Amino acid sequence: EDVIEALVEFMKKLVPGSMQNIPNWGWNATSDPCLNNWHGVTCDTGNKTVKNIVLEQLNLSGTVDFESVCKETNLLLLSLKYNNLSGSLPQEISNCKQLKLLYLNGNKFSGNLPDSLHDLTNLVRIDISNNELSGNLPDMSRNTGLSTFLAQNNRFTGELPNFNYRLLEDFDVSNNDLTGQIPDDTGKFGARSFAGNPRLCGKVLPNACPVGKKKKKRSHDFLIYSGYAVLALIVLVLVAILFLKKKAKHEDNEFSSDSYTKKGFKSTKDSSFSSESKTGHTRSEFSITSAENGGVSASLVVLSSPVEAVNGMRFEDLLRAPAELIGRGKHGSLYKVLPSGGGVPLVVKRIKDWEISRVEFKKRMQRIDQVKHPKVLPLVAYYCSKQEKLLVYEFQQNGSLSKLLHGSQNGQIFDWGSRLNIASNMAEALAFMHKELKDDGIAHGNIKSSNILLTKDMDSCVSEYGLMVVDNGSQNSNAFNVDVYGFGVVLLELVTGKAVQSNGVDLAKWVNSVVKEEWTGEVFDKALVVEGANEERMVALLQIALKCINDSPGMDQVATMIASLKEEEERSMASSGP
Ligand SMILES: Nc1ncnc2c1ncn2[C@@H]1O[C@H](COP(=O)(O)OP(=O)(O)OP(=O)(O)O)[C@@H](O)[C@H]1O
Repeated sequence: EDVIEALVEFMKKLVPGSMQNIPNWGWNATSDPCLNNWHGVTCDTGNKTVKNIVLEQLNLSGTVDFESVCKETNLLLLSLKYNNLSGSLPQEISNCKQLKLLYLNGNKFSGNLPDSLHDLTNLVRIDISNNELSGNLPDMSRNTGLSTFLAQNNRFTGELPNFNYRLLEDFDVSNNDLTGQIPDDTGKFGARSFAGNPRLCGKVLPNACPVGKKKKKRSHDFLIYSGYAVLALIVLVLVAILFLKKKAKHEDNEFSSDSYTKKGFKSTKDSSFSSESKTGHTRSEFSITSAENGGVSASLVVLSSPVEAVNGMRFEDLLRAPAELIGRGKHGSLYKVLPSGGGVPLVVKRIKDWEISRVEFKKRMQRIDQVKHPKVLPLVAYYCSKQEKLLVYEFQQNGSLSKLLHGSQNGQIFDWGSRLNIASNMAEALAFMHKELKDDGIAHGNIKSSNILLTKDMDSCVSEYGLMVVDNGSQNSNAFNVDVYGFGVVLLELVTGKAVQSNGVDLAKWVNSVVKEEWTGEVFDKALVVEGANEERMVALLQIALKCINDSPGMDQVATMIASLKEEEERSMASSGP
C-alpha cells in the first residue's frame, strides 16, 4: 500500500492542479500498478515490484517527488525526459539505490545537483542535459559502473570534477559555464564534449591551458595520496603482524602434494590495500579487501608460469603493485597491475558473488591449469578467500576482438582471412577444452568477443576459461551448449561487424529474422563486401553461426566445419595467387 500511495503522490506532483487533470493512466490508489498496467510502469517478472517508470514526452509540467518514489520503490529505470518538469533534484534521490538509468533531459529542472548522486553506485546512464541546472557538477568518480554522463546545455559552473573517463562511453558537458582544465587526460572525448564553455581549457580545445595552472590541484592531490599511502602502510603493518603470528601456528601444507611449482602467501584476518596508477594520468584506485570470518587463512597460489616476473610472486606483491581499474563487467572488476619488480603487466580479475567453496574453487582452477591449449590464455595465479576470488592473467596489449570489431579501428583493416582465422582458432581451442573438461563439467561459461584477446603478435586467445559456472540445473552438458551459443554470436559479430546489442536489438534475433526473409546479403559487414570477400564462404560461416545458436551442435563439429571452410579459402587463395 505504501508503494501505491507513494506512486499516486508522485503522479499528483507531476501533474499540477487537481486530480482531474491526470489523464486516464490508471494511477489511482484503488488499483495495482503491476496488475492493472499503470501507464508507464513496468514491474518485475512476478508482477510484484515496480522496476521502471517511463513517462516521456507527456507535457508533464509539475515537479518530481523523488522523496516518495525513491523511499518506497526499488526503481531500476526512471525516465521523465522531454516534459516541462521543474524544481530541483533533492538529496533524497540517493534513496533510489538500485537506479541504473536516469533520464531527466529536456525539462526545466534548476538548482544544484545533489552530492548524493555519487551514492547511486549502480548508475549506468544519467542524462540531465537540456535543463536549467546550475552550480558545480558532483564528483562521480566513485560511480564506477557509469558509462554515460550527459549534462550539456545547462548552467553548470566551476571546475570539472574527476570522472572515470576510461570507463565512460558517452560524455558531454558542452554549453555550460565550466572553468579550468579538462581533467580527461585519456583524450577519449573530443572537443564536442566540452565545447561552449569559454573558460574551460585543455588539449582538445582551442583554448590551451596556461602553464603552471595545475599546481593547486596537485598539492591537493598530493595530500589525498599521502593519506592513502599512510593508510595502506598501517594496514600492511597490521597484515604483516597477523601474518607472522599465523605463520608460527600453521604449517603450510597446501602446496606439497602435486606437480606444479607453486608458492603461496598466507594472508590472515584482514588485508586491504590501496594504490594508484602510475600509467594512467587520471587517478584510479585499486583496493582488495579480504576480511576472513573466523580467521581462516587464504593463499595466493602462483601456478607454474611462463611469465618470468610472476614466479615467486606473493599476495602482498600483488597488493603493493600499482593498479588501474580497466573494466567492471557483470561478474566483477578487472584491474591492470604492474608487478613492482618490473616485468610484464598483469590483469587481476576480481569475481564477486561466486558461491563456490574454497576447496571446489581450488580444484577447479587446478584442473583448468592442467588442460593447456596454446590458444587459451593460461591462468597465472589465483587467490581465494571466503569473500574474495582473484584470478591473475598476463595483460594482452592488443585488446579484445570486441574492441577490434567495434572500437575505433585506427585505420586497421580486419579482413576476411583474419576473421576466418580467428573463428577457426577459437573453435579449435574450445573444442579441445570441452573434450578435456567434459567429465569435470567445466565449460568456459562466458564466451563473448571481449573475452577473446589479441596477443602481441595479433594472434587470438580465449581468456577467463571456467570463471563462470553456468547455472542450468542438473544437466552439466548445458553449460557446454551455452558456450556454443556464445561462440555462435561471436561468429555473427565477425560476419556482420555488428555488436551483440546495438540500439536495443539482439544480434542473434536480428540475423535470424533477416535470413528468414531471405535478405541474407544485407547482414554482411560492409567492409567485407568492399574487400570482395567470397560470398559463398561468408554465407557458410553465417550458417555455422546460426547452427550454433539454434541447434547446439558439439564444439568439435563446429571446429571441423570451420576448419574445412578455412581450407577451402586457402585453396582458393592459392589457385588465384600470382
Ligand atoms: N588479460 C587481459 N589483457 C588485456 N585486456 C583484457 C584482459 N582481460 C580482459 N581484458 C579486457 O578488459 C575489459 C574488461 O574485462 P572484463 O572481464 O572486466 O569485462 P567483460 O569481459 O566485458 O565482462 P565479464 O565480467 O562478463 O567478463 C574487456 O574489454 C576485456 O576485453
